[in-house]
Amino acid sequence: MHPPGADTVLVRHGDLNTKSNTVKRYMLDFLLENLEAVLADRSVAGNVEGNWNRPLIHTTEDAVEAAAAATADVFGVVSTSPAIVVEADLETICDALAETAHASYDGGSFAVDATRADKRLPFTSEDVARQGGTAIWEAVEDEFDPEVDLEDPDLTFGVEVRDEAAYVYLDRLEGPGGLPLRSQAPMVALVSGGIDSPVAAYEMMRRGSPVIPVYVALGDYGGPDHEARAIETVRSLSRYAPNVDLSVYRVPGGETVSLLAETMEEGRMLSLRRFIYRIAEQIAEEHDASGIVTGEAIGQKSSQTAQNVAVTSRATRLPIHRPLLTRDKQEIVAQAREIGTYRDSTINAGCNRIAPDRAETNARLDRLLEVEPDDLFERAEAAAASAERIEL
Ligand SMILES: Nc1ncnc2c1ncn2[C@@H]1O[C@H](COP(=O)(O)OP(=O)(O)OP(=O)(O)O)[C@@H](O)[C@H]1O
Repeated sequence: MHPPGADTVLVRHGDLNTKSNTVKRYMLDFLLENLEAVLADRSVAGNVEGNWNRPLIHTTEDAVEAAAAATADVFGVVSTSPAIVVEADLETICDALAETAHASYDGGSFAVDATRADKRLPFTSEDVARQGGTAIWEAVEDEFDPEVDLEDPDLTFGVEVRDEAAYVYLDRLEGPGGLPLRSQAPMVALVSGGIDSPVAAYEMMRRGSPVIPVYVALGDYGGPDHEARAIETVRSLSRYAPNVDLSVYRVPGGETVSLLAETMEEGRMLSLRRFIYRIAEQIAEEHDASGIVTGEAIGQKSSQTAQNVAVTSRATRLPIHRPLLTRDKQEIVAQAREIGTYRDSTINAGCNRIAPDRAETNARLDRLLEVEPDDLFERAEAAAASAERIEL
């Protein structure tokens, strides 16, 4: 919902404000470009104005809701509001609130949520809340029996007063927060198409790192559906990163996977993980990427016990980032649904067969090295070299 005539989106960012001015300038430039990119990608008309604390999207009333929704998907954005812009003057603000109430209030309780950024103004946020509340009341009392409820109102009238103008709005769409995409170095994201890895890739992008998605094809142990769901989850992620190339590296791993399944029993999942990490490292080197991202969570699977993670991590010199490390599965599933990757992740791909009946949970590197193929890493390097890149 928006006030009548709203043609502007107020964009709020969070972590950017904890930065020095130099860093904030650097990050803000990325944020503004990313706001423009998401509007263009979703064919929503709007011009971005790069204000220091509150970037604005200038659009039309017809497009204002779509512009607020699109920009609320941009990393670094805490929230957006479709708003009308009025002079930062108490009387004008009260008139705007009265007009908004006429158009939008439909009975029930209301509140005014007012903030004032410029302390030099001759009125306080309490003045705005009190006098604005009265203006709303008077605007609707002939038709309704209004009630003020500051705790849990049915309708909240938002007012943000800044030095250049005041903004009046009704809705606040929550954004992902974090930092603008591309403000951190790129990372390779290992995407298996399961529920977890797309969420992990999303989380890393949320902190500013563009990801280079890598999928290792498992041959007879994976199949076309397994591959398709990995690609589809990345496609779903691409709506959050329209100006980043998310083409997926598809690495042929089938032969090595078969070898591991035929020659190893308990530790095969760990050697497979080491094979996959080494592939990621190779691709990371080509892109000067600074780390590897996985969807692992401590204890979620036997291959992810604390001891096993310690052993598998030794396959690469790059840091392995596990944004979901301490999360419960239910939380991850809820986030996958929210960001739109869950459905693709749950296509039945029949890919569990590689797991042995009795899995290792307490690995030791020396014991694993005795039983895994000596040329595991050479195989990984060769596989990475013959990867193909799949455009979305
Ligand atoms: N075939 C693969 N290609 C790319 N990365 C993979 C592959 N298999 C596993 N990984 C990476 O290793 C992590 C742990 O592997 P695991 O076997 O638990 O994955 P999964 O359950 O198939 O998928 P997810 O962890 O995405 O739910 C994954 O989160 C992913 O980052």
